[in-house]
Amino acid sequence: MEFTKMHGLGNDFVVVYGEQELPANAAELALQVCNRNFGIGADGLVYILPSEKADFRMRIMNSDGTEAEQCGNAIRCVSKYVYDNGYIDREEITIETLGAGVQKVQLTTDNGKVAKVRVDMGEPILNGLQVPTTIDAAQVVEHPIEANGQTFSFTAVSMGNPHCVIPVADAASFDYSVIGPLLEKHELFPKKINVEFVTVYNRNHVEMRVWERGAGPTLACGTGACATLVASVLRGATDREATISLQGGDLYIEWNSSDNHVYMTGPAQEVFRGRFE
Ligand SMILES: N[C@@H](CCC[C@H](N)C(=O)O)C(=O)O
Repeated sequence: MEFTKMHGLGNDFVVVYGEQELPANAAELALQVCNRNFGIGADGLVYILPSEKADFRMRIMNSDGTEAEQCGNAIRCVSKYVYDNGYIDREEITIETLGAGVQKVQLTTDNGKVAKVRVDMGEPILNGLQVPTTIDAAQVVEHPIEANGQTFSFTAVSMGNPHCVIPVADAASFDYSVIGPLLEKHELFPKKINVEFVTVYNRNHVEMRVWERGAGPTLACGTGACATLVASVLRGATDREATISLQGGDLYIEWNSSDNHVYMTGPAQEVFRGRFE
């Protein structure tokens, strides 16, 4: 298998191009290639496939072999891959995702290579049952949740994949190694959940750390950053545009009041290429 190793702010992926469909053994392959000791090492395995509705289609497997509906950092990597390798020569492209429909991408190039990617991540889903949570409400904002003897308050947002955003006193130093996996598998979340721990610095700047469903701690999460901005707006804590600072760097997120879409802007990087046998 020919692959390209890429990352978006340190959220890293093994990217595969050229297949017609997701292979039947994709789950097993993801477990093998994502393993940081016995494989290539990555947070996810990403396939760039042909699409009938868009320029390309993306499928992503988490490092535990489960499939995710969407991935913000991977969609930026896919965009850079197809442009830099000459598979498309437009700076506006479309990518079909499993859980968030067709997304529009705007590329900014420098010397013929993609330097920055802005993605229309679509409308956030706020209905409790649709996120999904077990809570039947139009929105789940600042809802109590207990784990490991502690009570937190979470806001639920789906960006095609489910997120639970939790304010903490200091996200940058917060130890989520125990609480993260407990919340990921909490009974309130029937499809498990990605968990973001956030601290609002001011109305346009939020610090975020993430425990990802199916991948554990990662250096960044694009959909998590989008969910964080939406949750922070719903709580009245930020404006509709903010820089979300992650362990691996910053993403700029906007929740547009006219079309209700969330826009994510950030970088993507190729690291190396190889063959996995
Ligand atoms: N890191 C991603 C999200 C990847 C999928 C996630 N672990 C899930 O299972 O939903 C991002 O950048 O959005």
